[in-house]
Amino acid sequence: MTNSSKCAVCGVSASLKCMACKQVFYCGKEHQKIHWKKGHKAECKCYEIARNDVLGRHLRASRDIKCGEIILRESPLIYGPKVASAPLCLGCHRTLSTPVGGSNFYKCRKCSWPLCGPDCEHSQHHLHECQLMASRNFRAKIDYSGQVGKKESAYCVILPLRCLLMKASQPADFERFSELEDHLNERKDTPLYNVLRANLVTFVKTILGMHESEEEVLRVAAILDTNAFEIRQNNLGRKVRAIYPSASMFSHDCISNSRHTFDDNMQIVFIAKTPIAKGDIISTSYTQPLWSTIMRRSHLLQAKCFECTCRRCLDPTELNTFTGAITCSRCKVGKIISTNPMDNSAIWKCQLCPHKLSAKQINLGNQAIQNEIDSLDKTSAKAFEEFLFRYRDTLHEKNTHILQVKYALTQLYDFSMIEHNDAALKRKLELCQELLEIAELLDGGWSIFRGNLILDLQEAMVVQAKREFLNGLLTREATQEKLLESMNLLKEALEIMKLEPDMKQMLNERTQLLAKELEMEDS
Ligand SMILES: C[S@@+](CC[C@H](N)C(=O)[O-])C[C@H]1O[C@@H](n2cnc3c(N)ncnc32)[C@H](O)[C@@H]1O
Repeated sequence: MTNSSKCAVCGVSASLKCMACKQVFYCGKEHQKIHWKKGHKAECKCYEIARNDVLGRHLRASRDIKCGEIILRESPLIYGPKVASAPLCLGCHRTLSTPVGGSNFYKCRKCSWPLCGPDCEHSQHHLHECQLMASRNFRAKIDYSGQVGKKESAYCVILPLRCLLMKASQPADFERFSELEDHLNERKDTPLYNVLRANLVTFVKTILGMHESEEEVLRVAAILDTNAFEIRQNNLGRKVRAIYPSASMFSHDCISNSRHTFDDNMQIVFIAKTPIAKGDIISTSYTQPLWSTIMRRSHLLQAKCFECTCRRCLDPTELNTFTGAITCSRCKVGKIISTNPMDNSAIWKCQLCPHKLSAKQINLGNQAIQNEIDSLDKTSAKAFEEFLFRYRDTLHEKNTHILQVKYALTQLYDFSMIEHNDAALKRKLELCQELLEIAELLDGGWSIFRGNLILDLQEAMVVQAKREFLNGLLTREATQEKLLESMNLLKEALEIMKLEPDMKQMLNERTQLLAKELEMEDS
């Protein structure tokens, strides 16, 4: 189940480890030397594991780290379907969207779980679980419903089962897994864990006859919930969750200095989004940058069982973005902010006048607005623009709901829309520039959010330059200058996105196209 022992140069089974970072394997000294010269020297461990009372174990930079540097690369210890998953092959983990010939999925001949075909019956991932389920006469009942992507909660038992089976088949890996944080005490009495007690524990103990205690089974689920990374690789049709023990040590900060991606072999790769000084905590974000403090903190408490005390959460103005604030309905100018963001029941107060609201009123208002956003027609830019118009006086321009709707609009104004529509083009440029300013404050440096916005802005700039040239509004030289400016943006986006496997093709095509256009403008 683990592929951590493959030579980083030739891919054969390997047992020699880089002693500095213990992350990379080699078949021998020769390949270790080659790999060092080819770049491992620069990538080799730049962090150490530290511990404190607030974060528990976390990572600290053991030397200065440059923006864009790879901090860590790691293969999954174990992986499998998410708790509720669209039907996927338990052998190769590809999503099964439609049955291959016939009206149902191909089913494993022993345990009946859907697979992509007979070859996957022998996959190392599926073998052990299949043998156990078959020996207990268990047959999965997942049938093609005609609804592509329909989620099945039956998959919730698979990854915990794989973890439990590791105990006998890969004891050292199971030990590493067991050393991870679980927060089982906080989770135990939640509705989700009551459901797990009814289905997962019953499946493991009663149906499969395994000897683990209820506590042990639930602890495995709790370790997964606290540490698993979700992998979404649309280009490979893969949507699973996985455990990476070293990557699990990254602590959370709402203004993080690193981010991760996954390569085609499912290795996780963490890179520095900003320069990180020796001794600094290396953090990642477990939430979304455009969410307000209430949203981020409640997500972190529910999913990861801790109260965030980062500088954005502590600051009632959210670093002067006022993302969670609303415009005061009394004075119409001030912003209403929490009197104590660390206390969910604290009063909210206008910065300029005595107007106050209770936390309950704020929460109910937010929920109603979120429901309204959720009910918008996701294909209609008009519906999203009308939302912005409706809330122009209540929610200020950087409020979380407004920002989320504005980001959705940058996606709705896609190439086909801005290509022939001047107003859409102008609006897209305006929205991208505005959101890029926010990104600098809340998710700066080499973040995916900034990378995507830069790409959107760059595309719109090219369309605008070409249109203005055709309409006689720009000289050849001025057009050339604008295209060069957009080439610089594209180069920045290429740097930010160079490790994103599913972006490669699009980025290459776009660079080639723009280079050609620049040549044409030159001649
Ligand atoms: C993926 S684990 C990180 C490793 C963990 N600290 C450990 O010692 O195993 C996530 C857990 O780390 C802790 N944690 C991470 N970031 C934190 C933060 N900003 N504040 C408080 N606790 C944090 C929480 O207990 C959280 O559930």
